[in-house]
Amino acid sequence: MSTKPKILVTHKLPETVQDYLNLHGDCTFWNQEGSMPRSVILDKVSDAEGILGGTIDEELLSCAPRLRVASTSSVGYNHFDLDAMRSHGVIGTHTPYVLDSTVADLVLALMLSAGRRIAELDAYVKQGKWQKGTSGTELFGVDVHHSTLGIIGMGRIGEAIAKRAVFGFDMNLLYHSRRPKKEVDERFHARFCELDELLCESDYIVVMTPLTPETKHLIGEEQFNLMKSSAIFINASRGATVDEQALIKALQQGKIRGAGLDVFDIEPTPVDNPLLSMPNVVTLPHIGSATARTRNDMAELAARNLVEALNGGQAYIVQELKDLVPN
Ligand SMILES: NC(=O)c1ccc[n+]([C@@H]2O[C@H](COP(=O)([O-])OP(=O)(O)OC[C@H]3O[C@@H](n4cnc5c(N)ncnc54)[C@H](O)[C@@H]3O)[C@@H](O)[C@H]2O)c1
Ligand SMILES: O=C(O)[C@H](O)CO
Repeated sequence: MSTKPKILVTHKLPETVQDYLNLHGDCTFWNQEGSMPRSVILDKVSDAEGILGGTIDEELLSCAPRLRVASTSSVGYNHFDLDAMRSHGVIGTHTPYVLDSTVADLVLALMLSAGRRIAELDAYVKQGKWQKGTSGTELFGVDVHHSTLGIIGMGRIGEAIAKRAVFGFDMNLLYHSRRPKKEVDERFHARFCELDELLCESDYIVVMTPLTPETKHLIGEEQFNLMKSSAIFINASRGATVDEQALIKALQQGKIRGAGLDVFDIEPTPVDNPLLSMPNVVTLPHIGSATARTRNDMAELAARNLVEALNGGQAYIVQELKDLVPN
């Protein structure tokens, strides 16, 4: 009988990562597209000590008496019910750092696309609307360079965005976070400010906080009312950090100029979401970290975290559950 810990993996992993997990665990993999159906997870998790997969909630935990570690292949872990994990003594791990640059690249792409109307005007050309005699003013956008960027949530990804914006595009930087960061102020000539001030003064506003009870609907009607009517709003954090109905209203009423969104309240977002028919809104299907290299790095790190945490080694344990690990 195998003495290796039983591990359940609920979505497809690269072969090399499966090989690594097979060395360290007695593994059940899911090799189809999408993720293992919930009913199968609830059945198969009954004897697992480690799980590499998505949502961890009370229902799953009560089916998993032997579970010790839950690993997610993402930096965000709002799909972990932290209270339930704590009460079941289950540690959670995640994948910080390895995706910072890839997500920051995408945020800049959203800023450029929404500001300079790339997606909208690509459609304009392809639909034959570009004709002789247009003055061109109707094609004007908002400059990225030398504009003021306000980043809400100056963490790992926030800093990677700051680097691109300040050194690549000469942007002026404001930020709001849980605390000011002297190194950010110095490196990027940035200024920490309260949320309201950031909203009033920024040309581009990027939300990059985790989704927590405090950040749920951090940006709502009151906050959109403070923004410049020329502001471009970007969300690549989680859909629920923003009140989506308030965003729709702000765009419909011209309170802001445009938006770039990688995340939505409901994902996949329904096709009748009014945001999808607004030409001044760029929408993406939650692809912040979606490059082959970065997703591979994330999968490797998620697997390593799981093995290390099961063996009492070094892993990226989520902040809120670090105290569950014996010193
Ligand atoms: N779109 C995507 O594909 C994608 C990819 C990666 C990460 N994300 C999201 O981005 C988030 C941030 O990732 P990170 O690695 O930069 O995390 P991080 O923990 O390094 O940074 C988050 C920052 O937000 C700040 N913050 C937290 N609560 C706040 C509040 N109430 N008000 C103001 N600031 C607050 C923190 O102080 C911290 O500086 C993830 O949690 C995830 O939800 C999305
Ligand atoms: O939190 C993350 O890492 C992303 O949203 C998933 O790729």
